Amino acid sequence: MIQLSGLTKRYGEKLVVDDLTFTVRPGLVTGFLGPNGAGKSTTMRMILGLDLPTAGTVTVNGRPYHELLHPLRVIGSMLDSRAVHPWRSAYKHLLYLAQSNDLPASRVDEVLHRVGLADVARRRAGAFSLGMSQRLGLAAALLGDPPVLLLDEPVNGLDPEGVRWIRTLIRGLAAEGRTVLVSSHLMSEMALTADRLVVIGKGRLIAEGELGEFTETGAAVVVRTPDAAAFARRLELAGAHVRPGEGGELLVTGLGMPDVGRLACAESVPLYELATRRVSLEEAFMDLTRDAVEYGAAR
Ligand SMILES: Nc1ncnc2c1ncn2[C@@H]1O[C@H](COP(=O)(O)OP(=O)(O)OP(=O)(O)O)[C@@H](O)[C@H]1O
Repeated sequence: MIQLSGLTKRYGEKLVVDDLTFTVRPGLVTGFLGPNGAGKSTTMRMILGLDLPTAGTVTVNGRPYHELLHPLRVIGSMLDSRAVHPWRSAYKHLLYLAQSNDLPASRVDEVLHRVGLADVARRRAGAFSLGMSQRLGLAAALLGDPPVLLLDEPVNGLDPEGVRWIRTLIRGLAAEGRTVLVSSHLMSEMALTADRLVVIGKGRLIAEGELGEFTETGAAVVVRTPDAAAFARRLELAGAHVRPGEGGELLVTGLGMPDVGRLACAESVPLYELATRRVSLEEAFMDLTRDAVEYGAAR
């Protein structure tokens, strides 16, 4: 479990992480989302003790990172998979990490097999493709068989086969009961990978909840009628928010489908279509972070 409480980071005048409080629970994949510069990497660095908070606390399985005697046995992380000594072999890289955390050399072979790098283990890490580097980064994260995993943009730049492989691995790690926090820009990817989402913008918590809650809160009623303009005005008078959709359809929020149907009936408005549409995670994310992005662009 990872617990953040009032976590805050300021660089000079700039407030980069602003009073973040949330809990990342075991047995689930938690997606950590936010527009560029939202503060995701800074938050992850504070969880790992690489940056000191200006205020607030963060614990990993009940302890601050710096109190962990063998950190790799508690939390495995991948922040930058290219951050390896380029002339060291994959095997030597992992062996060095294992020895620094009192782990047996046998763990190196185990994780190399798990990530599919056993055949290239003696090749120097600097010659690895991006996909192989990501696998090596994951091997390092898994070395101590940790109950908690922290992965910063693990699918960035990977081909579809690599993306699918990492998605399966991440879901498997959560199914084993581990706590998994994964940051990503790819909403479509998070829709397939995460169970819960934490969304931040400008360093602040914007929303937190189960994946389905994000799309349900954004559900709209789709109305297709030849009297669109007049019916839109009537819906607005009834308290709905109406925006145009594709091909002249109306997208209605603030009123449920039965209310829209009753209103159409009372006004004798012919309906060609009346349906509920769940918005995609991408749309829900854009809605949630619109203010944070606009603020960023205006600065
Ligand atoms: N060491 C630093 N000194 C000053 N400012 C920093 C430092 N590290 C990060 N920042 C600033 O903090 C803000 C948040 O950065 P961070 O990398 O945490 O965001 P992010 O959500 O991970 O963004 P991205 O998705 O683009 O990686 C950015 O405006 C960045 O410029």
